[in-house]
Amino acid sequence: MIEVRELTKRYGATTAVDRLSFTVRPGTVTGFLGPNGAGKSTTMRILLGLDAASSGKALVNGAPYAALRRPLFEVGALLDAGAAHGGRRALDHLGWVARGHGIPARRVAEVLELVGLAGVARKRVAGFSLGMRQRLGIAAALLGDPGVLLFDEPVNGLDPDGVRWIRELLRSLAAEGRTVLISSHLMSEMELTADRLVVIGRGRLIADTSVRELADRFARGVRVRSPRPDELTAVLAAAGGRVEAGQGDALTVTGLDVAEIGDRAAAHGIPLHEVAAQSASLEEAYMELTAGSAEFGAVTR
Ligand SMILES: Nc1ncnc2c1ncn2[C@@H]1O[C@H](COP(=O)(O)OP(=O)(O)OP(=O)(O)O)[C@@H](O)[C@H]1O
Repeated sequence: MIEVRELTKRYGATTAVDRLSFTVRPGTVTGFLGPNGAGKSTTMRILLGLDAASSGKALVNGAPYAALRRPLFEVGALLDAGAAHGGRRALDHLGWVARGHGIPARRVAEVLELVGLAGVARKRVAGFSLGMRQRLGIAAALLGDPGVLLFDEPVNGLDPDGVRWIRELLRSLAAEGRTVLISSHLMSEMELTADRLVVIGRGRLIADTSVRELADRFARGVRVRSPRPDELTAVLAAAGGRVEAGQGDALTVTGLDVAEIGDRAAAHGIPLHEVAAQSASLEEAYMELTAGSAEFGAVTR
């Protein structure tokens, strides 16, 4: 479990994180979203004890990072895929981290297998692609088999296969009951991976929601086409729906869902040629939510 409470971080005149509160629960993949400069990395660094809060709390399993007795076994992190020394072999890099924490060599082999790097375990990291470095960073995060995982932009630089792989890995880690927080500035990456979303802008909380709730919140009614639009309008209005002219010969209905519309039309023998729920894409929803909070957004007059 991750708990952020009234967290504030100032760098001189810049408030990077501003009284931010949210909770990330076990068993879910939570996307941590916000435009560039929103404060995602700062929040993650504070959670990992790499930076100090100006005020407020950032807790992993109920304690600040510094108070965790065996941090590597409680929280695993991927912050910077470039962190491994290029001259080292993958196996040696992980072996070095493992030995420092009393983790057996067997576990090193296990995590290399898990991230698909077993075949290049003896190759030097300098020759690794960005995707391979991401995998190595994830292997290091998993060494202590921690219940909490924090990945900063894990999809960065991955090819489509790598993106699919990481999605499945994150989902399976959450399905095992772990708490998984992944940051991104792209909704498109999150909507297929995350169950929940914590959206921030300029250091402040904008939304803390499930992906489903966000989609529902930005629902745009149901598009309906029928050769008998006037009768249909009367029937749907009588059932509590609001019917407006849509594009072309379509109607846009709000207040009734697809099933209710279909049932009412059937009950009156009115043929339907189309019934489709319309919603803004999550990308549009995200743009709307974060409009005005991008650090380097276009200036409009
Ligand atoms: N060490 C630092 N010193 C001064 N300002 C900083 C420092 N670290 C971050 N900031 C500022 O704090 C704000 C939040 O930055 P942060 O890196 O946390 O955002 P982010 O959401 O991770 O963005 P990105 O998606 O670009 O990585 C930015 O305005 C940034 O310039």
